[in-house]
Amino acid sequence: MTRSSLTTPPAGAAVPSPEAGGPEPGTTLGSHYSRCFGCGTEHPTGLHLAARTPDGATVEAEFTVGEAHQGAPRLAHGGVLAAAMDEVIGMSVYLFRKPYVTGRLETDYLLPVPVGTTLHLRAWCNGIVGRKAYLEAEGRIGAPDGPVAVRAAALFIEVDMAHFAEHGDVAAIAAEHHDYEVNP
Ligand SMILES: CCCCCCCC/C=C\CCCCCCCC(=O)SCCNC(=O)CCNC(=O)[C@H](O)C(C)(C)COP(=O)(O)OP(=O)(O)OC[C@H]1O[C@@H](n2cnc3c(N)ncnc32)[C@H](O)[C@@H]1OP(=O)(O)O
Repeated sequence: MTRSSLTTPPAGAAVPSPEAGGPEPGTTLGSHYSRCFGCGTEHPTGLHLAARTPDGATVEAEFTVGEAHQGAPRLAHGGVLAAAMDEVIGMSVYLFRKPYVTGRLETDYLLPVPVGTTLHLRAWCNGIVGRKAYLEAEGRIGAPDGPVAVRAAALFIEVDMAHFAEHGDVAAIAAEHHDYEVNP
């Protein structure tokens, strides 16, 4: 895909292997927040991505484009497709058990995606250097080996949980992440 040097890992960047104690191959990954637009089960018009990891290092999920996701009539909105890529990439880096946020997201749109299409999403990590993780994803139409409609490359930056507490809603975090100490 067309991408910038900012999302390309430098030569020699370490590609992480599955975490010891991380999710077993085949594990379904839960939502990180019930009201998340990408994965929240309680979001009325969200993407409802339910991801799994086939190998402990990459993530797969399906997204069926609905009425709420249109840009042109009966076609998916490009920003919604970018959100799907952002989410599946975010899930793949969360496999490494540290919180990350999107720093940069690049997207190539190769095919129009009609409402009703199921996109088969896959995300993986190409390397981590310090706090910077270099990731990629693709979305294929109709099947895991279907035609590629969307490709993305991203730079995610490691943060700590204080990032979410400081800038977001600490009570909501505590309500859903019981292992999170509000006042450590
Ligand atoms: C119930 C609650 C649950 C809570 C959550 C639980 C954990 C869940 C975890 C995971 C879920 C997965 C699903 C998530 C959903 C998808 C992810 C999203 O959509 S996230 C939202 C969008 N993104 C932001 O809102 C970031 C906004 N930006 C920032 O906050 C800052 O800019 C931040 C943290 C990214 C960096 O700020 P600095 O001050 O910490 O660090 P600096 O020094 O600026 O950057 C560090 C390095 O990164 C590079 N960098 C940063 N941004 C860059 C960019 N845009 N392009 C290129 N390089 C960049 C810098 O050049 C620097 O590099 P050098 O170390 O000097 O080599």
